[in-house]
Amino acid sequence: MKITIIGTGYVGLVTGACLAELGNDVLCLDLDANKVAILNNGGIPIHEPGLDVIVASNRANGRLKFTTDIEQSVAHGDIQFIAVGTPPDEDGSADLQYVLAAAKNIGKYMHGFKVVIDKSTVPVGTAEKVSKTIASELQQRKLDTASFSVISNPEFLKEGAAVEDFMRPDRIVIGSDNDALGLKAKAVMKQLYAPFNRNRERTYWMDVRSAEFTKYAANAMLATRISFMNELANLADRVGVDIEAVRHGIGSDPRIGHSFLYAGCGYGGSCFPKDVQALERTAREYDQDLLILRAVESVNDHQKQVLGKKVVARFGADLTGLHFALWGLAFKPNTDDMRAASSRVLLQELVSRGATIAVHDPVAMDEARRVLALDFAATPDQLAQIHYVKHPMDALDNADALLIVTEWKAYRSPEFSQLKAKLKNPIIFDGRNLFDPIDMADAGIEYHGIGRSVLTQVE
Ligand SMILES: NC(=O)C1=CN([C@@H]2O[C@H](COP(=O)(O)OP(=O)(O)OC[C@H]3O[C@@H](n4cnc5c(N)ncnc54)[C@H](O)[C@@H]3O)[C@@H](O)[C@H]2O)C=CC1
Ligand SMILES: O=C(O)[C@H]1O[C@H](OP(=O)(O)OP(=O)(O)OC[C@H]2O[C@@H](n3ccc(=O)[nH]c3=O)[C@H](O)[C@@H]2O)[C@H](O)[C@@H](O)[C@@H]1O
Repeated sequence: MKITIIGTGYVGLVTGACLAELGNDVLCLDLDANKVAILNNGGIPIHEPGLDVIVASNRANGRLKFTTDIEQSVAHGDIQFIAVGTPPDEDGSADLQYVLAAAKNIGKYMHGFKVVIDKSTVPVGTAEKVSKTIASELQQRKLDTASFSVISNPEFLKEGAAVEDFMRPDRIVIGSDNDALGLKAKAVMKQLYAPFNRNRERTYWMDVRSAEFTKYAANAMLATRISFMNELANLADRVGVDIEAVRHGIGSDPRIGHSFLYAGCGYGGSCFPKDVQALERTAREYDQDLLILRAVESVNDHQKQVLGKKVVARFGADLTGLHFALWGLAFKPNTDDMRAASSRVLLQELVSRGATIAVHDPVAMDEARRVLALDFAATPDQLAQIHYVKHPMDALDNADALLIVTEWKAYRSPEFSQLKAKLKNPIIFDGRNLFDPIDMADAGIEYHGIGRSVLTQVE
């Protein structure tokens, strides 16, 4: 099938590459000429396991192409995926300017029947806005407005496992209209996703608004589980309970399940924070206050400060002259994405209190340099308190403590005797509960996890 992907970011590039891998003829459009040049020169603008291989092979066989040419991209695909960003607006609502700009371009250049698919995460009612935008362009061109149908097909992939998630989805949610054009588009979607449904039906068909809402409901539910566990972990620290034992204890109930119950130093990334906010905003538009989601957000804001608070409780409010090692900058492992990463909040806290920090991340160092330069643009002296090291063990030299923010595999089994010898004080603040407090006590390391102070009882 001939497919155009509008927006070649995390979602667009993965969608385009995976659909090309399945035999489709895919053209990816992006307005960012630099991104398109990188892709056309055989590079990949993001770190995503397995993506480089399928992008390279499908570029080579001619099924995956990249362009900045809008007219060419609209002409190419009978299916037009919109996969542009929907960042938070000032009031927390999803900013639809990129989605509607993409829709406008489709209406401006299209000929013949097009299935337009909203893959971006968009609030309820967006498909109608996309439809109106395209129709208005067609009217201006005096063309038939009954020549397209807008489908909602939200994406559920996780960064760091994006290719795997796309290729083996738990579910495919498709919202379509039930009029003649909607049914025609539905038939196209059936054909497009047939390879994913070979062994079992994974597609859930529904109306467009419900599909749009399902995406927010899924992210809000996952964020809620995390904030719930983080709040319990903070209580566990006070009452002398091990949150990891509790996680196993409750997760074994199939009604609860084991996934997304890990307490830590807060959730980040481009989606949970913005999608929770956007759903709250939708509710307010309909005169409803989503009390649970407000709490989810504020627990998470607090949780991103938890490691900094533990450091202050241990070393005092003035950290001048103290030096720390920080392992993990990305918002989660297997990505270089720094959007809303907890490391950024922690670094602000530590350097503003006078500390110096040696930081390491297996892949996010370049992105961290870029993002932190913006975070500290007004305080270049503070930026200079952050040093980048190539090897995690090098960060430890003369550090007063090690802080862990991202649970990269490379950090899971350090040589503890070497780690202890390098640190000035054998202290670990572990924002992802990588280690067992008993092992740490045996190794003579003072250990501060999240909700694990039953054995260490710091304060
Ligand atoms: N990143 C993720 O893991 C997931 C993201 N989503 C949703 O997918 C959407 C896209 O997210 P990401 O891929 O992370 O965004 P991104 O920021 O990585 O990529 C968006 C791309 O769209 C391009 N763009 C913007 N306007 C354009 C236009 N009019 N024409 C062509 N290209 C245009 C930008 O230059 C950028 O390269 C968002 O709504 C997000 O919430 C959904 C599931 C997972
Ligand atoms: O809409 C999106 O963009 C995507 O958002 C999340 O995916 P992602 O943000 O890539 O990463 P997650 O693995 O969900 O992790 C998000 C954050 O939650 C944190 N987390 C996750 C799980 C957990 O148990 N505890 C926890 O603190 C992670 O450290 C990370 O900071 C969802 O998992 C995807 O299904 C969704 O498609």
